[in-house]
Amino acid sequence: MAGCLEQLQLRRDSSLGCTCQSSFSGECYRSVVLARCQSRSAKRQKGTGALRCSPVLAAATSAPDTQGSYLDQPHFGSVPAPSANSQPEADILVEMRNVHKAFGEKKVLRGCNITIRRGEAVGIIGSSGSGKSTTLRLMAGLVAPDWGEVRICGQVRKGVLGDDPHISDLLQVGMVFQNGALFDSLTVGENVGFLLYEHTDLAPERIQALTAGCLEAVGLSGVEDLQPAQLSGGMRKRVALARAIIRDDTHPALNQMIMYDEPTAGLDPVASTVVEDLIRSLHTPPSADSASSSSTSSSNGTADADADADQSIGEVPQQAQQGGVASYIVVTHQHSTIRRAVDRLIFLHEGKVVWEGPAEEFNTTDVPIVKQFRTGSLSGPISFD
Ligand SMILES: Nc1ncnc2c1ncn2[C@@H]1O[C@H](COP(=O)(O)OP(=O)(O)OP(=O)(O)O)[C@@H](O)[C@H]1O
Repeated sequence: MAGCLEQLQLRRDSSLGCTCQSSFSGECYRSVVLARCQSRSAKRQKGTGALRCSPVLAAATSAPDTQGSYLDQPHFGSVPAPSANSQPEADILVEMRNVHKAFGEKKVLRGCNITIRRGEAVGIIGSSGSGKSTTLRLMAGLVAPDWGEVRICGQVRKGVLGDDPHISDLLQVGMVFQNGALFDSLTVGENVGFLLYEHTDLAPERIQALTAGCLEAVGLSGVEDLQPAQLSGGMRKRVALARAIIRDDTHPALNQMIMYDEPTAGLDPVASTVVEDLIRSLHTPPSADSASSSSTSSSNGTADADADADQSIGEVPQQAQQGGVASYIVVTHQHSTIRRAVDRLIFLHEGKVVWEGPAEEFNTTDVPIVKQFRTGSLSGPISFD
């Protein structure tokens, strides 16, 4: 049973344009192939890559325990929270309403409310184990809440990704995991094109062209035939970004959202800058002057800064811009990522949002928990066991 669930998870993850394994042994890769064969009877949603699967996770029926939260109400920064009622509902891409999630006895989320709107660049911060990655996985549909709702473009998602194909048609989610999660047994090109090879009928030549465009966008032209093991850590991150933005240009999704889990973890400061600026540039709206995008990169020093790359960062390929990366979410501990890559911050603590506000207020706010996190002080609301 566990094996089946793992295979199901892998299938789901591959439909997101990502995988949950950093590398695959031959046996593990065979299990993916086996899962693929077993799923042949499943209906495929061309263009979205979504598979119709039987629900495996049901919402708990008992009311959640709401004890033990640090703050009953979140603190907000100087501008109204984007979740304020005055803003149009139609702009909301993802919403978590009173979400609770536990793993066994471990209560990770205890009534989490988050709203992500079209066009937003949002950072999620908080101490280790506070549930940031779990929040991302809930929003992406990799796990289901025990209690509460995850809404995609106003529609309640039932179960997890693939249980509700209609939801997958509303929002295409690209996921970049902490470790890059590349298939070590595939080439870089096969990794980037994986979603399209697996879930569309596009001709290989077309997929190769789309792959080349996405690699160019992350400044890695011409590395298609390399193995992931031949890449540096920074290059692997950028290949993971390329994989997250690839899409079937014959079926552009209405909205695209990218979720990054610790995209700069383990990178040197210069490589971090490259990735942070890439995250920004991939989000550039299609209508924006492409020249300004290039000059922004240059003024940030991006083109010259990457210790890994000989090439400058390319233009965002047209296929990545169709529909556009409507919004993105970054889970991070890095101050530079907060500074460079996001506009709004959400602070998670003890399973709830305890502060949210503009990213620039991270450095100035006197809210004790944010201040402690910023300074790394041992005294404050965050305790360590
Ligand atoms: N699939 C799972 N099974 C069991 N426990 C889990 C699972 N996923 C997460 N957890 C637990 O949930 C808690 C929160 O994990 P999560 O990865 O969301 O935290 P985080 O805030 O992202 O941490 P970090 O900053 O260290 O990456 C941790 O105690 C973790 O062990």
